[in-house]
Amino acid sequence: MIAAILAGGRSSRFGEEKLLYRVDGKPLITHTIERLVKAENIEEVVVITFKEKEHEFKKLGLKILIDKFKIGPIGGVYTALVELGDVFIAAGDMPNINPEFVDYIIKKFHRSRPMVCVPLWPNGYLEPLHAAYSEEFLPVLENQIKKREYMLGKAIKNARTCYIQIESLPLEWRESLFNINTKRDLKKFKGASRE
Ligand SMILES: Nc1nc2c(ncn2[C@@H]2O[C@H](COP(=O)(O)OP(=O)(O)OP(=O)(O)O)[C@@H](O)[C@H]2O)c(=O)[nH]1
Repeated sequence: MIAAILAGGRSSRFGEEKLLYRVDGKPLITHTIERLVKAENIEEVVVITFKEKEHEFKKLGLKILIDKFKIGPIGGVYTALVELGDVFIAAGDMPNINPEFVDYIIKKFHRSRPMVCVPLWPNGYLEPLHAAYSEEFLPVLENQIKKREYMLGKAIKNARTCYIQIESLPLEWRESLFNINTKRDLKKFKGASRE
């Protein structure tokens, strides 16, 4: 399966493009990519961003796809499904992404053939930027985008979805879902990477 990394955000909480911010000598997104490519079920990683950011992300040496909308992650997922078919979606700001957990999600996706296979927290919160998607999900997305409803979670809840209960997974896999929003979050990442 191809993995598509979403890289079209505004990084407003971070204050500058967080995915290109250098941590331990390399851009944050490179940490995510290096871990993602270790997943056995990932054959290629592509980056989905906006035209104006294409130049910067091209330096990573990966295929770049231009987001068809500017409406948030739902537009990035739509673009990935149209261009790539079935896909694993990851946020670029998840530097602890765990290749074993990614493989687990993809295997579950292939076994049960849902539209989406997504981690779910006990409080109902989803992790849609760490999930496997089928192109069969496209009509659901189109329908919602047409109505200008841009909540990805809402589309997932209207789909044939396989939920992965996070509380029943190995504790160390939860780190995979950690993401960087602010500069303070960087301290947590650096702390983890020194262990
Ligand atoms: N392709 C694409 N990626 C997006 C879009 N919006 C967010 N992302 C990416 O999705 C991931 C999670 O984004 P967030 O941290 O929730 O949002 P953000 O806009 O980057 O940051 P804030 O402005 O602080 O909310 C990041 O890797 C973003 O680059 C979008 O419209 N298109």
